[in-house]
Amino acid sequence: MKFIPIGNSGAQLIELMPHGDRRGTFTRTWCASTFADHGIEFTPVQGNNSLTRKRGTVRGMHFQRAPKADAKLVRCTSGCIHDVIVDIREGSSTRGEVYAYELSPSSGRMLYIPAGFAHGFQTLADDSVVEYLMGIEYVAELSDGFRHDDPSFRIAWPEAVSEMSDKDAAWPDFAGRDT
Ligand SMILES: Cc1cn([C@H]2C[C@H](O)[C@@H](COP(=O)(O)OP(=O)(O)O[C@H]3O[C@H](C)C(=O)[C@H](O)[C@H]3O)O2)c(=O)[nH]c1=O
Repeated sequence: MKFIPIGNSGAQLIELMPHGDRRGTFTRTWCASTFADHGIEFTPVQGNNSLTRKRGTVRGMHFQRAPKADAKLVRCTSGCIHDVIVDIREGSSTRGEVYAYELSPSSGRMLYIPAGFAHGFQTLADDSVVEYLMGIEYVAELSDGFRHDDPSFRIAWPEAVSEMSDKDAAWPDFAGRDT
């Protein structure tokens, strides 16, 4: 794996390094010691898989409020997504910064998202699958979010939104909220 820090945000792009032979490939997608060697203290406690049927769907933006802010390692294993993270940590030098990357099996990369970021994505292909490892368990009561078009962040989405949950369409403006 090759680690590419994203500025001084603490987020990192991780390029996978498949070992190929005539049978196909073998790729390591997680390694505690290698991650620690690159400054990432992350202990997965939950794994998630999401299948999104329709191209153009947006899931997010989501985060868990303290004390259960969630770090996650995100990988697209089928189709393609435009993955977006926003630093919403109080006092962070990159608070309010938006970072976006295309993730897909062919891009060969995944994204490490530190606790204190909001995360969302738009699918760029039908039947896109996203696998995540979470550094903290899901706590519904602390699950929070903001709209994809929240005026505080002006996130640029590559396509018109084709689908989103009612919950994601209804988040209040982020500005002025206690998160
Ligand atoms: C996140 C989560 C959800 N759920 C249940 C709650 C709902 O009954 C159902 C769907 O949840 P939701 O609509 O929040 O799923 P997404 O919209 O894909 O949410 C995810 O999308 C963005 C992009 C993320 O980064 C988070 O991983 C996560 O918030 O799964 C669970 O049981 N465990 C979980 O960890």
